[in-house]
Amino acid sequence: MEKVILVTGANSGIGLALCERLLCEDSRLQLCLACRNMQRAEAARSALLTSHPDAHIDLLHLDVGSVRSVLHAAHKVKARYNRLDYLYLNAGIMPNPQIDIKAFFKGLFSSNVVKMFATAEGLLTQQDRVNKDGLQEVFATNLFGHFVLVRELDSILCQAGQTSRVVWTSSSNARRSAFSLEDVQHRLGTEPYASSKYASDLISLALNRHNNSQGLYSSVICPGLVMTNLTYGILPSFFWTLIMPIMYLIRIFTHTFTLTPYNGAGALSPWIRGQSITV
Ligand SMILES: NC(=O)C1=CN([C@@H]2O[C@H](COP(=O)(O)OP(=O)(O)OC[C@H]3O[C@@H](n4cnc5c(N)ncnc54)[C@H](OP(=O)(O)O)[C@@H]3O)[C@@H](O)[C@H]2O)C=CC1
Ligand SMILES: CC(C)CCC[C@@H](C)[C@H]1CC[C@H]2C3=C(CC[C@]12C)[C@@]1(C)CCC(=O)C[C@@H]1CC3
Repeated sequence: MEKVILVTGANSGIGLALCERLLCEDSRLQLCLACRNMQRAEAARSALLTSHPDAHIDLLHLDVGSVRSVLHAAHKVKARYNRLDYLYLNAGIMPNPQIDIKAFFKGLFSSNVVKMFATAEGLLTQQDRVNKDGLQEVFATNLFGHFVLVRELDSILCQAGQTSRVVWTSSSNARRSAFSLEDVQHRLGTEPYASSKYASDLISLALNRHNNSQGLYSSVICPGLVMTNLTYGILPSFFWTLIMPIMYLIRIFTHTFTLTPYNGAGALSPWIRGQSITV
C-alpha cells in the first residue's frame, strides 16, 4: 500500500518544498495538496510533476481559516482515501507584521542577541482581525482550522494496526508569555502569531496524550527562518537579498537561519531529516 500524505498550504514556500522533498524520497506516495487557492494549487502540482512526472498528486480545496471549508474538505478526504499516513499542518499566516526597531537595536548590543535572532522575541507584533466565523484570523488559520481537521479525520488517522503522524509547522517564535488560557484567540494582545504557535505546541502534546494509544503521533517542528512569502511580508524581498551576506554571517551563531524553503522543509520529514543542508 502506498503512503498517503496530505500537506496544508502546499502551494508555496515551505509546504511546496516539503512536497518536493517527499517526492524525492519516495516518488510512489500519494500526495494531496490542500490549498485555499486552486489556481496556485494547480501551478504547484505542475511544478512538482515537472520534476516527478509519474507522481500521484491530488488537489484538495481547503481554507483552514474557515470551519465550513475544513468540514467539507475532511469529508472529501475520508471519501477519497482509506488511510492517511502523514498529515502536515503547515498552512500559516502572519498578517501585518511590524518590527520594533528600537527593540532590535537594543537587542543587538545585549547578551540576548543570538536568542533575539533565533526567536524574534520582543521584535515582532502583528495586527489581527476577526474572520467570517467570528474568530481571530491568526488563531483560526494557524491553529483552530487544523485542530478541527485532525478531529474530523480521526477515523482514518486512528486505525487499528496502523500508525499515523500529524506534523505541525511550528515556530521558534512560539512563546509561553504570548499565550493565555483566558484569551486563547489572542484577541487582546499584539503577538497573535507567537500565541498561535505556542498553542499548536500545546495541542500537539494533548493529541499525543489522547491518541498515542490509537496509533496517532503528533510532532511540532520549526523550519527555522526561511525566505518565503511570509518573511517577504515582514521585509520586502529586495531588502532580504541586500542583507543576505549578514544573514549568512548570523547563521554561524544560530542554526535557525535555514534561509531556503528546501533547507527549512528538511526538518519536516522524518525520512529526510538525516540529509545534510545544501545551499
Ligand atoms: N518562513 C519562516 O521563516 C517560518 C515559517 N513558519 C511556518 O511555516 C508555515 C509555512 O509558511 P511559509 O512557507 O513560510 O509561508 P508561505 O506564505 O510561503 O506559505 C504559507 C502557505 O499557507 C497557505 N495558507 C495561508 N492561509 C491559508 C488558509 N486560510 N487556508 C489554506 N492555506 C492557507 C498559503 O496559501 P496562499 O498561497 O493561498 O496564501 C501558503 O501556501 C507557516 O505555518 C509558518 O508559520 C515557521 C517558522 C519560520
Ligand atoms: C540585519 C537583519 C538580519 C535584520 C533582521 C531582523 C528581523 C527582521 C529578523 C530577526 C529574527 C527573525 C525571525 C523571524 C522574522 C524576521 C526576524 C524578526 C521569524 C519570526 C519569522 C517567522 C517565524 O516563524 C520565526 C522567525 C524567527 C526569527
